Amino acid sequence: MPTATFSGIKAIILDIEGTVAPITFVKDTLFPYALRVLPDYVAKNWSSPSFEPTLNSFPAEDLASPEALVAHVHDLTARDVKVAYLKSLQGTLWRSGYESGALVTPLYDDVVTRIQSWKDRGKILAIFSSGSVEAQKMFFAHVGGEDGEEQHDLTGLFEPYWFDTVNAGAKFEGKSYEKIVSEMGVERGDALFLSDHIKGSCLIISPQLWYSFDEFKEVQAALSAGLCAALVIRPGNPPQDFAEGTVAVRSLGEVELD
Ligand SMILES: CSCCC(=O)C(=O)COP(=O)(O)O
Repeated sequence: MPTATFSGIKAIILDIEGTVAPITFVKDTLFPYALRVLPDYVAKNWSSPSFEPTLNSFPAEDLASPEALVAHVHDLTARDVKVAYLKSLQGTLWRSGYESGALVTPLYDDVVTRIQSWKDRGKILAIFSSGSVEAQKMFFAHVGGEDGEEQHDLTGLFEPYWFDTVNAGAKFEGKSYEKIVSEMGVERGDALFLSDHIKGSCLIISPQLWYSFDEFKEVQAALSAGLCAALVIRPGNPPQDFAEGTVAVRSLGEVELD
């Protein structure tokens, strides 16, 4: 795949899953970890004031009992529903795993060198993920080293620009990208969004009401807002039905900024 060259880029906004880390880490490690610790966490915190805001963000009918909530979270996770209240709970559940060393983030080999070089060149870096901001920060604070032992905290590369669907909006809506670049203080055309995701599956309108869409498009949403954008194709990512002319790369090393 040829290198993709972008001119005049001042800010790079990165998606997480399938872009900087394998989808399998999220689906086969993070999600099962959350489900493993969930029943115990819910039982211990059911009446805790600190858990109340999280609980109250779930639909009332799923809060009939701790068991009902656990069943609802299993169902959402199985369907990989990227709804904010699930993402917030997952972030809370992953904390013990990162702190104990059970969870270590496996970034693709090309990622650290490339984003560090962009930072060294004065580019502003940001994350925009469906994962909650809390989860994003833990994810980048516990990056595995090449020797498999040492861990690195990369959060400083992105401070203070962490965006999720709560503080920025839906990833398939152009206005979310407009909000992000405005907060980053750059012009739309001076920002580059990199994501594995052109196609998605569902959108929640309210906790009680679901609408499904066959397609929503992150890369195209960013382009529609006037940003530069490229699709990142990693091994194991689902095939993307991308429009002719979409810029695609197989690694961040193929993204050239001049
Ligand atoms: C550390 S965030 C965990 C990943 C996650 O929960 C997720 O849904 C990834 O979504 P993305 O928008 O980054 O593809």
